[in-house]
This record gives sequence, C-alpha cells and structure tokens, in this order.
Amino acid sequence: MSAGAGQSSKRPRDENFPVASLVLAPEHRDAVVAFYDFARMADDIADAPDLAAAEKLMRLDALERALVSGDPAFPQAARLHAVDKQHKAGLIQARDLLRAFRQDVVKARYNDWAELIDYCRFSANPVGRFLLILHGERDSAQAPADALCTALQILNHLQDCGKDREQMGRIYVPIRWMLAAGSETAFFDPSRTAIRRNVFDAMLDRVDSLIDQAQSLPEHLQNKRLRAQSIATIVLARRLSQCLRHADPVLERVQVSKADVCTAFLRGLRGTIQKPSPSDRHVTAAVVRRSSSSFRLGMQSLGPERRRAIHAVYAFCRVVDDIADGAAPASEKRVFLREWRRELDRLHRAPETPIGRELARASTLFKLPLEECHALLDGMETDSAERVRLADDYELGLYGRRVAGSVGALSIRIFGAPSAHDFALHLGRTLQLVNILRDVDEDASCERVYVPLSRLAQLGLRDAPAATLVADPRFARVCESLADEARSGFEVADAALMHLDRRALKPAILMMENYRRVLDRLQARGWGKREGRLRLRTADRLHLITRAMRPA
Ligand SMILES: CC(C)=CCC/C(C)=C/CC/C(C)=C/COP(=O)(O)OP(=O)(O)O
Repeated sequence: MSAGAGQSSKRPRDENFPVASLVLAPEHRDAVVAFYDFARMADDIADAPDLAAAEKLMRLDALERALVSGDPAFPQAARLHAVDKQHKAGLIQARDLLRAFRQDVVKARYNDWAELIDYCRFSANPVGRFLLILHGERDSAQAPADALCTALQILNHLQDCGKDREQMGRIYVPIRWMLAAGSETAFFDPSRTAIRRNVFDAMLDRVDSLIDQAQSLPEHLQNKRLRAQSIATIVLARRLSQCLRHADPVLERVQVSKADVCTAFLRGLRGTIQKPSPSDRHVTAAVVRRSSSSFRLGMQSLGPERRRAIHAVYAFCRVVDDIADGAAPASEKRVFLREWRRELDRLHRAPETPIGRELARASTLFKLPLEECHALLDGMETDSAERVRLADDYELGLYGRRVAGSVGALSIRIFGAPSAHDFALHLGRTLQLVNILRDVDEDASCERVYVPLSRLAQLGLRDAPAATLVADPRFARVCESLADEARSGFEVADAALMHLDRRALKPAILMMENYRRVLDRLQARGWGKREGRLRLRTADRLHLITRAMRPA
C-alpha cells in the first residue's frame, strides 16, 4: 500500500547532492536509502498538486503513525522503523522532517530570514543529524553539519524559486527581502533581473557564511567515507553558490555540472587519504583573497602569525560591511549585526563561527580591544539604514572613528606598535575621508551621503535625493575641501611616523601610500565629472609593490 501521491518524482541520483553516494560504506547504505525513500515519499505527499491540504495532512499523519509502529502496510515507514531499531537513528529525524513537510502544506510564505532558518532546522538539518548518528560521530560535528544542511536547503530554494512559485504557489525568499524589490510580483518579473540579482546576492552572502561555518565539518568526522562525502558536499555547495551568483534562477535552471561533481568527489576522496587541515584560518584568508582589498599588500607584508591575525580582523570587517552594504532589508541587517555582537560576547568562551574563532585567537595573542569591534558594528548600523546622511563634522568624525579608527586601533596591536594609538585613529579617519570621496557615486546610488549636510548648507545646498546632491557643483566644492583635509591628514601622519616604529608600522605605511595615490588621482581627475569608481593604474600598483619590497 502506498501513502504517497503516486510514483515518486525523484530518485537519489537526481538530487543535487547525492544522498546515498557510493562513497558511503555498504553497511550504512541501506539505512541511508531507507531514510531517503521515506523522506521522498513524505515530500511527494506535501507537494502533490492534486491533493487537498487536509488530505495531505491526513496522509502525513498516517505515515508518522506507521513510522512509529513499524506498520508493514507502509513499507517505507516500516523499513525506516527497522533502521531505527537497529541503529538508534532515523525516527526522531524523520519526525522532524514530517514537521517541515506539514509546514509546507500550510505555509507558503516566510516573513524573514529567521523564519526561513527555522524551517531549515526541520526540513534539512535532520538529514545531517541522521548521518552523524548512523556513523557514531561526535556531538562536535553537529553545528557544522547543521550549517551545511541549512546552506544546501537554501541553495535548493534559490535554484527552484521560479518552479516552486509556479507549481505550488510556495516562495522561500522571505517576504521582507522581496519587498526590497518593490513587491512579490516585481521580484519575479522576468525583466527585473538587476533588482532580483541584489536580493539573491545578499541571500548568497548568508549562504556563504553558512558554508564557511560548515567548512570545519570534515575535521570533526572520524569516519573516512563520511568525511569524503562531507568534503565533496561542501565543494559542491560552494560551486552551486557561485553558479547562482552568475545566473538568474527565475529565468533559467541553474545547477552544477558533471565536471563539478567529479571534481568535488575527487577532492572528497583525497580527504580519505589526507588528514583534513584546520579550516578556520583558510576561511579568513579566503575572505581576504576574494575581496581584492586595497589593503591586501599591507597585510601580506606581515609575518605568518601577524598576517593570520590581521586576516581575522579584516574578515570580520568584510563580513559586517557586506551585511551593511547588501540588499537585505534594514531590519534584517540589524538582526545580523546583533548576531555578530553576540558572537563577540561569547568570543572567549565558545565562538560559533570560523571568523569568531580566528578573532578570538588573534585577540588573545595580541590583546585586541574588542570594544573596537563593537565600535565598528556601531558604524555598520549607521550604514544599514535605508538612507544615510551625516548632519555635521561631529557626526562625520564619529562615523570615521567607528568604521576606520577601530580598524586602526586593532591593527597597530597586531603590527606590534600598540603605542601608535593616536596615529592609528588619525590615519583611520584620513583613509576614511579618501574612501568617502572615492565612493561618492556608489554610495549615492543607495541614498548614502557622507559629506556633512552642514558643509553643504554653508554653500546654500539643502538636503535632497542623493543623486541631486552629488550632481550639484557646490557638492564638488565641498569634496575639494575635504580632499585638502585628507591631504593634510597624510602630512600629519608622515610627521607622526618620525617618532614611531616605522618598521613595525610598515603595513600601515603601505595602506597609507595606496590611499594617498587614490587621493592624488581623484584630485587630478577633479570633482565635477567623476565617471564611476576610480581605480589605480598599473604604474601606481607597481610603485606600491616596489615600496612594499623596500625596508620601512
Ligand atoms: C594603523 C592603521 C592601519 C590605520 C588604518 C586603519 C584602516 C586600514 C582603515 C580602513 C578604513 C577604510 C577606508 C576602509 C575601506 O575599506 P574598503 O573595503 O572600502 O576598501 P577598498 O575598497 O579600497 O579595498
């Protein structure tokens, strides 16, 4: 007898992430297939187009009863019941899955990210937990496994978002995020790719953070085959996330290629031979690599331990900056920034993220003042608003202290020059001024203006939409005066350096030289017609590299 809705729609090998892969040991494969078959059957009931909701719920209830009792009239339930008897795994996890499938029957929209994550707790995480228990793995594997399962689930939601909406009227992109594009209809409008892109990218930033959290999973696994499977799955998740960044799943089917699958499994197989290396430092180094930051050369000029610490600080800055800059709604950004405050609060007890763990290590080694990380988060809260204006020089100073002075104050301790505190705050403010001047147009496109309103008002220019402000010739005049201040800022920094440990501060000097060049080019270009973000020329970069090779 079948409790389902006809023939199952999919088989294990049709999944993105092969469930009962050949990598798993033969003694576990039958149990995994039993779990998969049960889940597939329940999923088919929840998704059946020809069944009423009440009927679906009734069938899911019947399936659960059969699972608990082992009723042979429901073969998939009875098989999983037997698996649970033998391995003490399957029953609890399958019941959690049923909770998600019931939710699918009655709930078609998610308000915010937290609701979506809560859904994944039941729809995806039980799969990982089942595999861990089946293989007798340690509890420490659970958190990274949960992160991986949640990431895979959301990737799958993104892949199928057009189909899910069309065929079942279900949308997992949270309502508030879709509203960033205007409305649900606007979000799915095929012609509005750019707006959708921003929302997808902001969701993929969250997914990538989850994959980062999952990166340590192989280190926690004792079973070599499961370790291989987990490595392959992480590689595929990263690949799918990349694919989704470059294609629009509303317009086309986005999936990994066969070659991607082969590469992932080869990487997994290598993991059965080699001991997995500690992954946290690779996560922060990869954040730095991907960012192509202006400050990279400065960071690379440090020795290994200091470099590792500055990578942790930079990765923290990058990830919170991405939250503030992304297309998530302001209310969600505040939630994510609060999560980072909580991570800072538990940094020396039990950090939960790779960046948090690396930051904890750096903080212990170099006595980092963690209140500076909170100050940075204060600045990110300013940036997270729907619209940013700074009233006067005081607000500009405070903003610069928070977003850049904080980075300076942390950096000098890592560089080994803790007495250069005033220099760090001063240089941070100067670099921030240049950054503001360089990014005027980019910032204006998201209604952010960091040039103080009081300075504009002195020239008779009152607050207006950002595009209007930055196009006004009076705005250019204020930029010119701020540029002069930045120039004197560099001169003051030069003078301060005479009395400081230049050798230790070499990375800071390189960062300063980079932005001094940016300022030169900005001033040479003029402020009237800016034509997009200024990039340094090859000659400038070569100059900086040569400078990096010379002693300080
Ligand atoms: C002692 C010391 C080192 C002081 C300086 C502290 C420091 C590095 C502050 C940086 C602030 C700043 C302008 C960040 C821009 O990041 P971004 O990601 O926008 O920069 P990018 O786009 O140019 O890479």
